[in-house]
Formats: sequence, structure tokens, C-alpha cells
Amino acid sequence: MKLKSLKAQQGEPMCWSDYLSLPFTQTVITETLRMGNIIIGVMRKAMKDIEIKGYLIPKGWCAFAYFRSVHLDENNYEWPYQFNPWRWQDKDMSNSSFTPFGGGQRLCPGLDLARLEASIFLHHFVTQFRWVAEDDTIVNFPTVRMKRRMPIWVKRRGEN
Ligand code: HEM
Repeated sequence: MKLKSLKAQQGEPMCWSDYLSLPFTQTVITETLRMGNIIIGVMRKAMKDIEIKGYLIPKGWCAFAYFRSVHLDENNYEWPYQFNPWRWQDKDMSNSSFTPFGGGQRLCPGLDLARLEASIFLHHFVTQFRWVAEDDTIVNFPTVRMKRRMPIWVKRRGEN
């Protein structure tokens, strides 16, 4: 809100440095990506026999890297089912326990765009609207989703 009113006073539109000046928004997006598991995992085919942590994956077999089980594992995240953006304030997200955009050669090329779009959405949503979510339950397996599809009442700020 502070940034929005400052920009309105100066009569300037938002720019890239404004986006970078909102680190908490980034932690909210990162935590949402961790818990939301929009892409639940990726398929890979073994091109040769390969051993990973004592398990042999024979040539030709397909393996599914299940992001959800990594992102919600208490060995990687304390209280993994708690939405806690603050956990990212001192945590490095460039590690193999955080892969919402995949990794390696097939790393999502749209990751910065996706994060930017989410920030723009959040900015307008928080500064221009109010909302009340109805009761709902998160179902975490096999994919993360809301039992009642998350009914939510949205109103523009200032409307009754
Ligand atoms: C929250 C939003 C997004 C998520 C969670 C996401 C996730 C992913 C993941 C996990 C992969 C890797 C697939 C694999 O390894 O098999 C991927 C690949 C890809 N993504 Fe995204 N993505 C998002 C947004 C976007 C956007 C906005 C674009 C483009 C505008 C994009 C374009 C691509 C493309 C072209 C690939 C294939 C890369 C390759 O195979 O070399 N994604 N994405």
C-alpha cells in the first residue's frame, strides 16, 4: 500500500526496481509454490542403468520425481504443512529440496515471468480488493487441491 501511494503521489508507474524492493512478496510466492505444488513432479526415462542412493533404475525405466513429497517433507522443512513465508527470509531456495520449476537442463524458462505475474496479481489483489474465504480443507494427496474448490467472496475496496 505504501509503495502504491508513493507511486501515485509521484505519478509514476511501477517499475522493475519496485518489484525487486518487495522481498516479502517473494517469500509469499516461494512458500505458495512450495505448498501448492502446481506441477506435482516430472517424468524421466533412464537412458542407461543408473543407481541413485542405493536404488537401481534399469535402462528404459521411467521414474517420476514427485515434488510434493520433497516440498512437504519434515526433513527438509520444519512444520511442512504450515504456510510460513518467513521461513524463506534466511533460507536459500537454490537447492534440490525446492524444485517447483524443475531443474537441470529442463529448468522452466518461464520461472521469472511466472513469479513476476504472481507479484503483479498479488499487488492488485491486496491493494484494490478485500476478500473472505469460506471454510475449506486442503487435500494434499495425490495432488494438492481444495476439497470445496476454495469458494471466496471478493469485493473491490470501497464498495459495500
Ligand atoms: C507457476 C508457474 C510455473 C510452474 C510451476 C512451472 C513449472 C515447470 C516445470 C516443473 C518444468 C519442468 C518440466 C520437466 O522437467 O519435465 C517446466 C518447464 C517449462 N516451462 Fe514452466 N512453469 C511455470 C510457468 C511457466 C511460464 C510462465 C512459461 C512461459 C511463459 C513456462 C514455460 C516452460 C517451458 C517452455 C518448459 C519446457 C522447458 C524444457 O523442456 O526445456 N513455464 N515448467
